[in-house]
Amino acid sequence: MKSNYDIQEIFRDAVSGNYRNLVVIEGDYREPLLEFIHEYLKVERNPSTGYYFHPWAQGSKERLNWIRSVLTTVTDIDYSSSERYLGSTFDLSIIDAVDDFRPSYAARAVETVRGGGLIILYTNRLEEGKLYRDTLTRDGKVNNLFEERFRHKLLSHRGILYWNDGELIVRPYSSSEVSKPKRSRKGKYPELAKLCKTDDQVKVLDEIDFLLEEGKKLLVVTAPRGRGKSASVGLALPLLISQSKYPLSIVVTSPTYWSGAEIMRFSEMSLKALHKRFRKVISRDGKILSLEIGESRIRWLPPELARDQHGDILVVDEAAALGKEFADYVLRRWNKVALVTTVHGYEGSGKIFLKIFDSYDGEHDVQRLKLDFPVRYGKGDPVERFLNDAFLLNADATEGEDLNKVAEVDVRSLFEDEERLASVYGILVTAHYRNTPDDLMMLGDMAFQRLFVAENNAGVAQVVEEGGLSQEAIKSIAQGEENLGHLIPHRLVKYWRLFEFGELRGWRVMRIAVAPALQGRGIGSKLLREIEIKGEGEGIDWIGSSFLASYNVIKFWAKNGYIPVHVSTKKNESLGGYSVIVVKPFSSAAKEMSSRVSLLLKDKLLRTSHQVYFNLDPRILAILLKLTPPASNVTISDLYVKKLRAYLEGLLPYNSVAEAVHLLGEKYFKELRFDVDDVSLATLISRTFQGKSWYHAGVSLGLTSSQVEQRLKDTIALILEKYQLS
Ligand SMILES: CC(=O)SCCNC(=O)CCNC(=O)[C@H](O)C(C)(C)COP(=O)(O)OP(=O)(O)OC[C@H]1O[C@@H](n2cnc3c(N)ncnc32)[C@H](O)[C@@H]1OP(=O)(O)O
Ligand SMILES: Nc1ncnc2c1ncn2[C@@H]1O[C@H](COP(=O)(O)OP(=O)(O)OP(=O)(O)O)[C@@H](O)[C@H]1O
Repeated sequence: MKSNYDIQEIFRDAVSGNYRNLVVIEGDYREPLLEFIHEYLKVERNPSTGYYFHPWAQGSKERLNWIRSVLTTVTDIDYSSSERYLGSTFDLSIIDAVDDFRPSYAARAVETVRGGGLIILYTNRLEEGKLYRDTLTRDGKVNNLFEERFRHKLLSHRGILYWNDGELIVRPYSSSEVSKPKRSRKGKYPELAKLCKTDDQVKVLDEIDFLLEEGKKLLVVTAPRGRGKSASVGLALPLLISQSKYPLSIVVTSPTYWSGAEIMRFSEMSLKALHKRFRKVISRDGKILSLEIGESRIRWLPPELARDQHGDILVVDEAAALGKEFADYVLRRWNKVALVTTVHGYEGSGKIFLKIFDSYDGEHDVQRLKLDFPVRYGKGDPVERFLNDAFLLNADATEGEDLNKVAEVDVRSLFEDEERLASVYGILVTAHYRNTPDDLMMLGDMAFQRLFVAENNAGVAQVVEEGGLSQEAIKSIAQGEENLGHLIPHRLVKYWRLFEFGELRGWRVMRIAVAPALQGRGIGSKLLREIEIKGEGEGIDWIGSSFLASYNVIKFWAKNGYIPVHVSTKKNESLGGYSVIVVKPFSSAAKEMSSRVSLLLKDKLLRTSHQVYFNLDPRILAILLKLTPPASNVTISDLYVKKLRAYLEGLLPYNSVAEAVHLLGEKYFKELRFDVDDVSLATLISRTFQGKSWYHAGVSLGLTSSQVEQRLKDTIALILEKYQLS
């Protein structure tokens, strides 16, 4: 490998300056890959941990064997299990992107490397292999705008080593531009401060006792990725136990159990440093699930269980990933809560979440802690800078004035205007919790998408064409084949056996978002209107969307005349919700089919709310049931009416009349003769249809048990009165 640069010198400077080395190899990769590892090993003779990160693509195992010939201590991880390594720190990370470059996975692999460590991403060609991914390509058509931009960033950033077909391109960086993590504060707990890497972490130790103060307390800990949030909160939790007058039950939760593992691991370290006796329960793969200290306990539980537990303090790690509704729910149930979250990262942005908690005016007193200094590498690390720019992790919505106009925008011209791209993509980053670098790739590379932007970059919608499927394609879906590129037809053909729907042509609004400061002013609706006019003009049968159910978002689609046709039958645990599909039909065939399937959905929701949908927010169920079309009439016998009256007068308890309440509810939702507000209907749904206790019905609605029962009685009385049933 010939080069004009002294590669060892570059590596040495990074080691002394505690910043990361990123090498990207494109083209003929074997020789340079081994050579770069070799050069690095001359600088860092004994890297203790390296990992090889690869897709299950052909040949990746063989390539691993080459790497093992020069580097024996390498762990092999496939793309899909990468999540479990997010909290770890490695010396070396080698990313196989041959025929499969996925920005979100690559970002994960880069993040786990410490300052002075080496990251190598190698590929035959960045855009190779996308043709086989049906979310990105249609009929072999795909753009390469993301990769072209990525390459441009590789060339323009300092400190990145880009090997392109036999030539090394590097713009030098210097260790003098990086400041190393330092800890100068001893803080209130010097024996624990010693375990901290930065003063920011010591600050968390010093402030944690805020949670023990009298009353409802909310601690919000935020930072960009890799600032040691989880570790510092973990170190701090045992302090709460030592300072409390009573035994404490602390529950820790996080979207996946790997992301909570760091907190538990550091809590154990802290207990040891404090010389506390404790017992621990570990999982089969060695992660700590529970620490028992006398009568006190710190334990990790999955979000679904954690939120309804009885305990003193709830700690939510990666809280933004669980969404605002989860946070609202736990704040209604728990008096003492710590929300720990990433502001901008690869796993989704916490910006919108932060904005919400910056103006929090609930019952809890709030304390905010921000961690700024990275723990894995120095401040000024060129790789962090590069990734922020290449993946637009910090992009912000410009929030300019709304000019009342929506235009269809050509994606290529958007990618040629860096400032506009950042502000349009910034809308997605700030408005959606779960934006990841793959979304930027989707924006650039999906050749079959249409992009609509509200003028002045106030809102954006990505639309993809779906349907028009051949008989053969429909048959294969019916027999169980996935077809991610045609999501709405897929769901209606597979789950509702409505094969004819596959032939219709539609547009799916894949994403729609409005700059946070401008939401609720009609911009989203205007975007939809423009899309509908364009779509109808082009003769499509329907427009629809599939999204994670949230009350506000469903209301938005409802307001714009969309009807629900499908609700997933399993809650997506890591995203914390059910997905809903809504459509607006244009052609008569689409009108007939969507109304038929929507009626079936109503039936399913009514009959299975106690089993399939027992976990769905009852306000969402209420609104879905109201949006499906009216069905057959339901007769209620006079004896049932008498029973209901007796309940309202306090002569019979709820359990004695539950079947009559159920029938009355069924009558309401099937006939839909008049409107009743969502919260009133939600009391009926959560108690009578989902079978929740008064207590749990109350928690999900922010009411006390007796308020729920009173509201239910009022709802029954209102429905009886409207139907003139006496
Ligand atoms: C496929 C998908 O992408 S679905 C995901 C949708 N996107 C998101 O959740 C990102 C965050 N939210 C947003 O970007 C926007 O609020 C959107 C796109 C949902 C709606 O756009 P907006 O311009 O805010 O909506 P618009 O003003 O036209 O309509 C307001 C209605 O939407 C609903 N709504 C949903 N979210 C909001 C919100 N944050 N603020 C105000 N209204 C909201 C309300 O029902 C409201 O009607 P109401 O005022 O009568 O109660
Ligand atoms: N005080 C510390 N001593 C040793 N290692 C630490 C310390 N703090 C953090 N680390 C390590 O640094 C890495 C990042 O820490 P942590 O997971 O707490 O960061 P985070 O801010 O929660 O970031 P992420 O967004 O990656 O979850 C982890 O591998 C962790 O083990």
